[in-house]
Amino acid sequence: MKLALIGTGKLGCALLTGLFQRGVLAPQDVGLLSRDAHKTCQVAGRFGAPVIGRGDLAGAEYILLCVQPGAFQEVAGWAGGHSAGYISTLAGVTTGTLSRCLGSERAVRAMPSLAATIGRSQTALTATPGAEAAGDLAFAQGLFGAVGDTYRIPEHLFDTFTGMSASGLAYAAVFAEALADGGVRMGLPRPLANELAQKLLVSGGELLAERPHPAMLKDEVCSPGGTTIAGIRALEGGNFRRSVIDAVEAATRRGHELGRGERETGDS
Ligand SMILES: NC(=O)C1=CN([C@@H]2O[C@H](COP(=O)(O)OP(=O)(O)OC[C@H]3O[C@@H](n4cnc5c(N)ncnc54)[C@H](OP(=O)(O)O)[C@@H]3O)[C@@H](O)[C@H]2O)C=CC1
Ligand SMILES: O=C(O)[C@@H]1CCC=N1
Repeated sequence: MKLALIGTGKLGCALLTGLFQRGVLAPQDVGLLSRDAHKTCQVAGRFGAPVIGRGDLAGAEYILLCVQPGAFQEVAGWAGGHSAGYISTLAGVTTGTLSRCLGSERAVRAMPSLAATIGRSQTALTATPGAEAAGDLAFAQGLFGAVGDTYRIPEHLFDTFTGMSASGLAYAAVFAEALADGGVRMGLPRPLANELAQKLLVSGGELLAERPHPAMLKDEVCSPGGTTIAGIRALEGGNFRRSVIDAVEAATRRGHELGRGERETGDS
């Protein structure tokens, strides 16, 4: 077995979708292991990949962890100690913690996003020296590179990458929802408002890609004395940019907390 996937939730399934669509791995190369047997079987049926047991981990070349950070200690207790290379997608959990708790010198830390499902993830990567020497970082670059862009990031910036990029998809969704709400408030039918908001984010992203700084697009759209600058002024009044900056900071700090083993309920 090339890869054992532990955790077949939202991210695990997004990765399977992207990887199988691009043919980097075939379903028979991947074994699926999760907590709820019924749910795991459903995922196995959907992708055509086999369900495996804990005993099968000994035969895996790589073990990819996609469980919640709060489950890590328990999972490490039975998934650690194998000869496989370990790859973790867990928010906050450092390579040092991975290596220590899994009892392995081969630990890659990855931070992809749900955009893996459409081949557009931005994935941060870092690794222990042992993983790098064993070729595990190169393997991870190939794996995540097949479902988007990869970035080698120093570990001290990993939580920031998480709070901006992986979490950022949700901020974009909140913006789209709020924009559509604005359209509805001013009289647009909901389906049309939702469609406009979604397509606007796509076209906005493409236009931003053609410019070195986002402010250029903003300036081009803002006609002097026109409608857009009136809208921008209202955003400033609501501290929009400060709120977005604070969101990245809060998410980054939360990553630090999760790495220290604090609970996912928000308790500290
Ligand atoms: N969602 C996202 O956008 C991103 C998430 N991540 C990281 O990916 C990880 C998973 O997130 P996500 O997919 O959203 O979470 P989900 O809750 O959707 O999935 C978690 C999976 O882990 C399984 N699981 C939980 N506990 C255990 C256990 N003790 N033994 C075996 N399997 C277990 C769950 O099984 P069951 O359903 O049966 O409980 C489920 O299949 C997290 O660590 C997160 O930080 C990283 C980047 C992006
Ligand atoms: O919200 C979270 O903790 C995970 C990590 C990044 C995206 N989702």
